[in-house]
Amino acid sequence: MKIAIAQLNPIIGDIENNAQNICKAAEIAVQGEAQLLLTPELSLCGYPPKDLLLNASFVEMLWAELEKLAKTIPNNLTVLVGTVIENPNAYNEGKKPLFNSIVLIENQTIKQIFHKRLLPTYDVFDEDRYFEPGKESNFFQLSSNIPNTKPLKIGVTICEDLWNDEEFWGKRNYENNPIQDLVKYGVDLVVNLSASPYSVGKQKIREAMLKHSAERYQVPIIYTNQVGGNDDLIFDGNSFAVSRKGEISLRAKGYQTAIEVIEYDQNNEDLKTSYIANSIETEEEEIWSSLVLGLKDYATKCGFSKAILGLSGGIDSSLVAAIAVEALGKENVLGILMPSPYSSSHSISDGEALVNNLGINSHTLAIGDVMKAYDLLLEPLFKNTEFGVAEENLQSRIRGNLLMAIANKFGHLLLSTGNKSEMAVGYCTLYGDMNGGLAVISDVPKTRVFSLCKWLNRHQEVIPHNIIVKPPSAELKPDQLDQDSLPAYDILDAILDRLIHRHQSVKEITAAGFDYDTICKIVKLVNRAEFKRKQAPPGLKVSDRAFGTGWRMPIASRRKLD
Ligand SMILES: Nc1ncnc2c1ncn2[C@@H]1O[C@H](COP(=O)(O)OP(=O)(O)OC[C@H]2O[C@@H]([n+]3cccc(C(=O)O)c3)[C@H](O)[C@@H]2O)[C@@H](O)[C@H]1O
Ligand SMILES: Nc1ncnc2c1ncn2[C@@H]1O[C@H](COP(=O)(O)OP(=O)(O)OP(=O)(O)O)[C@@H](O)[C@H]1O
Ligand SMILES: NC(=O)CC[C@H](N)C(=O)O
Repeated sequence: MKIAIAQLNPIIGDIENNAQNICKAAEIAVQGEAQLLLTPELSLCGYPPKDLLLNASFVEMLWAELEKLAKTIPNNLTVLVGTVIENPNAYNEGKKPLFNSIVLIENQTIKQIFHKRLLPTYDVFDEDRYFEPGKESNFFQLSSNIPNTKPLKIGVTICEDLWNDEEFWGKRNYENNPIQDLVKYGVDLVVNLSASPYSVGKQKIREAMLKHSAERYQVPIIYTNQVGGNDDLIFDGNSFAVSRKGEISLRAKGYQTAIEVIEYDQNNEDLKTSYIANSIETEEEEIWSSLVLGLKDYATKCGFSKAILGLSGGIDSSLVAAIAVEALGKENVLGILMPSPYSSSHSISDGEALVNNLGINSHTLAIGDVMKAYDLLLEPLFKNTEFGVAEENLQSRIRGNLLMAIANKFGHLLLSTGNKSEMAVGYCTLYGDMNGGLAVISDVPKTRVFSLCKWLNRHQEVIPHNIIVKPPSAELKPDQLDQDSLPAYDILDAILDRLIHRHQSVKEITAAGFDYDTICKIVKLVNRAEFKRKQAPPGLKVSDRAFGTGWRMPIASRRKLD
């Protein structure tokens, strides 16, 4: 029996468009002789729909579209569609109003509904806010069109439902374990319909986890993931299937829509090996592919075809420009060079070399005269004060203003270029270089910015060599270097990693051998910079803990060092 996997890229809320894409996938599935088509979690509305779900009319529209969609599915195909279902007992029993569900369409009718049981409510996930957990696991039977074969019993799970293999994790994440229940019913196959966002190394975890579960429960698993960028989240696709023996029997290409077909062999009671895309070898390639997809989808889903950014000749803006070229095409990226009297000569020549390498359009706007006009206007207020950070930051604010003016004039998307290390310690200017619609590398630490640029240059020079080897500088005053204000980036990033990703205390980081005073300085900077991060543009998430929807910190707080 052949089963098709549709790795779809829905637009959140664009129910009709998403339904059409499911319809197209159904046609392809039938051409591939599949009897069953799997689509991702919430494939009809896109994941995560967030507070759109609080509108009763949105939920009604979803149901109406689902009924319409059912009528268009060929009779010889069964389809699993992800959507939300109203909870009839919500009002009387004080329960959540909706279920996160999978609907089974067969013979053009809605035959069966499965509810998600394990609702992730951590990091970027907020499913408890909307959904009631399903009480039980369930399966459906699918008759094969091959004569003399018994129908297949297929267990249905939704994303997080399979993230509770306590043997794999070394602990129980939830009380229930849906796959265990399904195996008790004697299912032949488990399908998992997911919307699992990317973070570095996550595909390795998904594959290891499901290989473990398949072997442990002696049941093959087909995992179908959403693909595409939705605001800060990037869904990498990478759908795959694991045989009963715990071997990969299919892997779709990541970072693009795909429809793949896999066969369940009823004699062997296992999946046959099908197309297996190579898994990406380096973390740099993974992160690069994710950022390109994230930027491309953010721009196109928000209606932008062109992007603009300030080019300083530094490594951050250079990397963002290269990502933008890959995502939108070189003709759609505009770089603005804005030298000030403090800019070094190499910042201009390096910026120009980058423009040449990338083949993008650029303009130079020298900001010296504007700086003088600001100084003159502020003179009555600033007289008898020392020249300081406020004056330095004016350059950044002038640049931010000019960039936003051009973006506004021509309908471009302004890309901000701050990296995660800067965002962590507040080494960036509000309403200055933080201006922008999308923060492309705000979840990429500075040390990773360097390794990404080196990786990008592996075949030919994309980022001019000098940009990679020169010491980073904000160039807001003469001879300024980042390292005058911050610890060396390898130390800063190592401490930030422990603090942010591993939730370590000052004591623990000190015990790991880092300098106590440096750690305390960094912790204080991170805490103080919360007000900046709250006002930063949405940033593409590539780590397991980004300064985005999953980062919820108080601003006006007074936390003691631990
Ligand atoms: N809790 C809070 N809630 C709301 N607002 C708060 C606040 N605390 C301070 N503020 C406000 O924010 C101001 C401080 O923030 P802000 O004005 O951004 O500026 P600030 O953090 O003082 O300075 C920016 C720093 O970033 C560095 N830097 C590095 C790399 C590039 C760039 C660049 O611009 O290209 C800059 C620059 O050298 C300087 O050290 C305060 O003066 C106050 O007005
Ligand atoms: N001279 C400039 N011309 C155009 N844009 C600039 C200029 N200086 C700064 N910017 C903008 O402000 C951002 C922040 O500047 P900053 O110097 O921190 O970063 P960078 O130059 O990209 O990288 P690095 O931190 O390695 O210097 C830049 O990425 C760029 O978008
Ligand atoms: N949509 C979900 O249930 C996602 C949760 C899951 N653990 C993941 O990130 O893959």
